[in-house]
Amino acid sequence: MKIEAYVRSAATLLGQYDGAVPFASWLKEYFRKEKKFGSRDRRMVSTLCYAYLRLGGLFSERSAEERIALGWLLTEQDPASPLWAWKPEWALLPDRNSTERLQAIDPDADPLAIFPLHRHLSREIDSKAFSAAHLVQPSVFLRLRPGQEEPVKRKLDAGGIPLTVINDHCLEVPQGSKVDAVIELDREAIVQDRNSQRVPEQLMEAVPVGKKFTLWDCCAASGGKSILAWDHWSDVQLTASDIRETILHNLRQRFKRAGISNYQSFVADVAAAGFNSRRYYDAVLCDAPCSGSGTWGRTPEQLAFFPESRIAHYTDLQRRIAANAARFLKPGGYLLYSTCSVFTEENEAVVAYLQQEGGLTLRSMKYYKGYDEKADTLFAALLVRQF
Ligand SMILES: C[S@@+](CC[C@H](N)C(=O)[O-])C[C@H]1O[C@@H](n2cnc3c(N)ncnc32)[C@H](O)[C@@H]1O
Repeated sequence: MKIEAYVRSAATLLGQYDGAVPFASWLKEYFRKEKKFGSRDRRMVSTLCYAYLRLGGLFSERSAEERIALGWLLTEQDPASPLWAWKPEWALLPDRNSTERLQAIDPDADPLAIFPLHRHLSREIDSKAFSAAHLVQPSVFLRLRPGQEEPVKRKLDAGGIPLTVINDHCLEVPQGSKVDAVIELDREAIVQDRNSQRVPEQLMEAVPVGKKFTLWDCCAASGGKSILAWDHWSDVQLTASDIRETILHNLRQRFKRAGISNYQSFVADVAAAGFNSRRYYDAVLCDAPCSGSGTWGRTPEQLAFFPESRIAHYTDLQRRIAANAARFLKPGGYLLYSTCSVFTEENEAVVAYLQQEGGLTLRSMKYYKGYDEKADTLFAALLVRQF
């Protein structure tokens, strides 16, 4: 197919997408049904669709085909891409970064347009840099489990997977790397964003390694943060819960692969009015359901499709879950409240609520900023129950 035909196919396909399901699964299903696309066609059309989606609200007055071409220009990292031959007028641009390219093609364009909900951003976030970062695909990060640091690096090297060492426990590998072909995921390393690996830091500073303590991960999902806690505090007595049985099933399988057997787990709606955990804990990790707005670089369709009205839904849910969970802290116990959101309403405002209504005192709070690091931007706050 010619480039023009790829652009037309991408425009047709994007015109049918309504944001109801994640774009990645929608696209997979589309290609499954539309047999005419070979593997090279699928790759090209997918690249063009993502280039378009990364624009968010930028150039919204232009046609879909123009936006696809502009999106491709702003996101293309490969100097050998067919883009440069297709659009010779852009031939001077491959050496420049996305923001410089935007400036070169349209000096009046405002990168804030990429992130239409920027009015909700916390004041801690550099809104222009954060918005512009959506033009760059985030990386994949691995957390190396204790004792596996050197073996994993050796295996990745032997498997020809290029890696960047971020720190003793964290590696960056290119998107699409087949790491599971050379290492045992969950046993040797966990796929986990580099900032996600940092979210428990404030609790790690408060609770020394070697201290026996009880920790309840009340929104555990498949247990990414629980495994991290287990690796850091060898004496932790871990309890994990989630509202979804299916995801707890994944957690149990993952814990098995990770070699974790001594823990408790249960299904619970922690937001429910009559919720009772029947136990009190030294620490609670509340990694609450949220808009995910700090991770939309990985799901850029959300830039255009996430409904603004949904922020209030999450704020309400977060308040109820965190306040309910905090009721089961022992006096002096810690609540680590975290989200993958960059919105004030889901972060600072929930923390203020927990201080006013939840009998908690704020010890520290922080954004873990990923927009200059091809990583997610996340939030965590450490609160203490006084009595
Ligand atoms: C952000 S995810 C947690 C991610 C996990 N901590 C990790 O590191 O992989 C939030 C989880 O909260 C769960 N959840 C949503 N509403 C809940 C509720 N009312 N009670 C308990 N869990 C809930 C969701 O099912 C989801 O798995």
